[in-house]
Amino acid sequence: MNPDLFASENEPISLKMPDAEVIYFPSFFNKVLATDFFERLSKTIKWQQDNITVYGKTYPQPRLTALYAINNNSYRYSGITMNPKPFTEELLAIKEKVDIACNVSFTTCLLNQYRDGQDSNGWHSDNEKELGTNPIIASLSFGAERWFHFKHKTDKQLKRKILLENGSLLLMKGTTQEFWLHQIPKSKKILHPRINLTFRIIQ
Ligand SMILES: O=C(O)CCC(=O)C(=O)O
Ligand SMILES: [Fe+2]
Repeated sequence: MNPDLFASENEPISLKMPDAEVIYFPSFFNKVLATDFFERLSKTIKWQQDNITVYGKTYPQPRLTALYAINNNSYRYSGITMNPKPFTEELLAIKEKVDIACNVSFTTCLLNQYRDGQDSNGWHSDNEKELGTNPIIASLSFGAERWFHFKHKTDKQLKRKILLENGSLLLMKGTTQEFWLHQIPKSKKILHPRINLTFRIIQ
């Protein structure tokens, strides 16, 4: 497949969502580059599986994670405190392009590896104190495509879903985290792994 044939697919798409600012770049990296990043990140990242505590119950997180940053600031969510490692060569290369596209300087990258469709990420918003108000979050996808669901916190009718493609960037900013939850649901059909990188600012 010639990735240049799909160059026009990189037009950003603004999702029509009240109380949110969400922009999707289908081909932020072309398929060849994205697949190469997937292979390299699988090997070079120090993946871990933590236990999380939600509503007083503790169980292994249904995915692998890792935290990397340009500073030493830790990130705390669902009862886990993660201490960052210094950025790898791949993460620095990706961050450079993401920083330019988003016009900010991200400090931190939280990574998720969904080994197959049995791995998931439950309903949440990225509203931890460390992120400040109206955080900007740049979320990159490599490997298997997965559905990403949004639901509004108060207007229960409001729902959106988007298929996150290999090499895509989903940008969430403004009041998105204040008004919406998101999740990666399980899926029996997905047999291959996906790596997700969420760049954040933690001062
Ligand atoms: O895997 C994804 O696309 C979403 C990850 C996510 O929501 C998070 O790490 O906060
Ligand atoms: Fe999230």
